[in-house]
Amino acid sequence: MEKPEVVVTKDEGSEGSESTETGNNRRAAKHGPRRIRGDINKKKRESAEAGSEGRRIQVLVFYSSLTASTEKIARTFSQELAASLGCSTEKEAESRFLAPRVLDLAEIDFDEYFITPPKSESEPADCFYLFIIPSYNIDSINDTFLEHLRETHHDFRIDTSPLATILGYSVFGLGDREGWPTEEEGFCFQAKDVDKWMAKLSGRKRAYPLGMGDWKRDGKERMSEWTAGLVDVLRQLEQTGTLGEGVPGSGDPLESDDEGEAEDDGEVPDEEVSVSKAAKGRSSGSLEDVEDIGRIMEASQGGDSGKRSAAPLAIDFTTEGKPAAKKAASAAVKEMVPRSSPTYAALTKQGYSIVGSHSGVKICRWTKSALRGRGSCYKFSFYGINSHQCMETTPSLSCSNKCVFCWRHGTNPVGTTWRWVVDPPKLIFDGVKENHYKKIKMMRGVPGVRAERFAEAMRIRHCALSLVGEPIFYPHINEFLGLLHGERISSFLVCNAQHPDQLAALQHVTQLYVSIDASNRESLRRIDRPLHRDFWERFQRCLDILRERRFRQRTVFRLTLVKGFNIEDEAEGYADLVEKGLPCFVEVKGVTYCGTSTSSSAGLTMANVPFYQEVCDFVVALEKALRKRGLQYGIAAEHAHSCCILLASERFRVDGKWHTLIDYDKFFQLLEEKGPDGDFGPEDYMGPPTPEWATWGNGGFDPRDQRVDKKGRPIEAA
Ligand SMILES: Cc1cc2nc3c(=O)[nH]c(=O)nc-3n(C[C@H](O)[C@H](O)[C@H](O)COP(=O)(O)O)c2cc1C
Ligand code: SF4
Repeated sequence: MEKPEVVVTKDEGSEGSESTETGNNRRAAKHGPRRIRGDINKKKRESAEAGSEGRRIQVLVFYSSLTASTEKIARTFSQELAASLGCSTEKEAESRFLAPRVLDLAEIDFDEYFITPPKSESEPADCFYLFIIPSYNIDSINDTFLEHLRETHHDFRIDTSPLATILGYSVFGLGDREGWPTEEEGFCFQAKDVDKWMAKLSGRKRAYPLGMGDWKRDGKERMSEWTAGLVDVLRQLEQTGTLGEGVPGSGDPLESDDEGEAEDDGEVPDEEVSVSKAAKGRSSGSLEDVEDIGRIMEASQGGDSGKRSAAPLAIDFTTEGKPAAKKAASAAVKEMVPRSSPTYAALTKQGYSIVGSHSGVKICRWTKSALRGRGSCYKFSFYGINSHQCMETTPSLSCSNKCVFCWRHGTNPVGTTWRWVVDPPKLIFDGVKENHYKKIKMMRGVPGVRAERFAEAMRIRHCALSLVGEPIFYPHINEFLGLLHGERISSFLVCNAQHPDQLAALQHVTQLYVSIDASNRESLRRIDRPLHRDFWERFQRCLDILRERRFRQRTVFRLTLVKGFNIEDEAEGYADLVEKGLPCFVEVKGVTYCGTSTSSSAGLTMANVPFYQEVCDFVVALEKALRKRGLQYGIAAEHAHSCCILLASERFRVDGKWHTLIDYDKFFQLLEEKGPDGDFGPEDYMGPPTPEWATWGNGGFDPRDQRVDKKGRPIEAA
């Protein structure tokens, strides 16, 4: 059967296994591109079939080059891509892919490729555009090319997204970090522009994040990551005909920010706005989640390891003493969050993926922010967590408190007794990972996502067990932790100080948090609104356990300050609690207002959110109160951006320097050597000194990242 092939008539012969357009008249570029007709070449391909199944895919690799290095790089890249896809010239007859074409931007007619994609005369091949673009701060073909893209987008006679029929695109930028060390100073600025304009012209078909590198430094490494990611995307295209979720035109665009229509920007994601935007559009996403659960459940029923407990455990948490596990009649035991329940619908609408019947996972805003190089959460500054490699999850969506500032009460189930079906840890572990990766992949087409961080994000390294609900409520929490640690994923577990028996039975975690939401009984009752009658006694007992465990677990008090509830005159009371529990660290954070009707009904408004200065004043007062009691604590670090300050025990000050970072490799090594109940403590995996920029007085914003305001405009770090 006759098969078309997109080719371009050439001045020079092709080299290697790919057809290549080389430039020999770059001077012409200054006066606009030279017109060379694109055409469709008919070529034999025996095994091809008609219809979308048999449609060929033509990868076009566009490049520009002043000093010739990019030309070579583009050709080598193209050969490697052809080898990975099995479509070099000799093999292309057997492949769905045609051999990639390498095209010099200085030689082609832009109208042939950038007003509409090249068309074939008979059977069409769909195009996939790749760009390898160096940047120059002097006039070059890049300027002409960018001008063409801009004009095309704004030409009222042409559709604003005339390239929407391409399968996808991706850009790799080359630059020189010696002369242009940072992006703000112009590193790869033209690649960023091409990426932005192509998003507009293609109707946001960014198939893989923008990659950037300096060939003299990290260029090869960055490019091989980018290439590996592209091969995955192209394979997916070949198999499914789509780019996957998150990329408009091919799947679910829920996590994609609007590329916008504003003049020359469009990349204006506001983290808060994007959260609500995403939430708004999530109705279709929740359907996806529902289907997932179905798959996970089916899979779980297939194998032993994933099987649910035939007779679920009923565990009474209301009274202290050893948890009494007894078999209940399976017919009587319900799922905590059944798929048909309003709770399920409400949680999935908010972006949670429900795994099994009582666990949840959600990609947090800091993970998204870090993927775009716009800052990580305070745990990066304090403990060295990479936010883009962090998974936020919980094995129990249910909780025994109804805290006034909880983001989710009203939607998440509450109870003092585990009276639901218990899912096995493996089912939860596999399900949360699958859903986390799925959500990360959905970020692929989001403007500003960095190829390097995207590639790193495909390896979870940290798990924040803090989403919503109470993780130690889950009867198999230790087994679940074992699965995390087995894959060298660190655990940051936050509990609500209401389950002393479970706390006492907890094995090693990387960092163990207890929420300390008030300094006295009445205040705790008002803020946490606990379901347990003996909440204060439970709270006190948890503090005793933390004290006993302080040389075994890396313990942290987490204080959430709510103006009008728990700040005023409470520094002395908190100091008493610190004296009782002697935690390794005290994290103090201003409450984040979430504006739910429940928080409003609890009397919470924006007026309850403290200013950063008020948090600072409180911390200074707390430190003073601790010193007055002879307790050796100091203010170690801050993250002004998230209104969070860290007090640390002098145990973590070595030679006058705070060491709040964690040596994760050492933690896993100790765990492997000594076991989950092993005899080792926080000092044994204490990391290097806290970076200067994160210490008290320096703001805590990672200097590698770029802070942006609500409209995405760069701002100076505090
Ligand atoms: C005149 C000139 C201007 C440059 N301007 C920039 C720049 O603004 N930003 C940047 O990241 N790199 C800049 N570079 C570095 C080039 O983008 C980089 O060296 C690239 O790999 C060159 O590719 P080529 O050899 O294909 O032209 C510049 C290089 C030259 C020679
Ligand atoms: S620690 Fe929490 S806030 Fe930070 S990246 Fe992980 S989930 Fe997000």
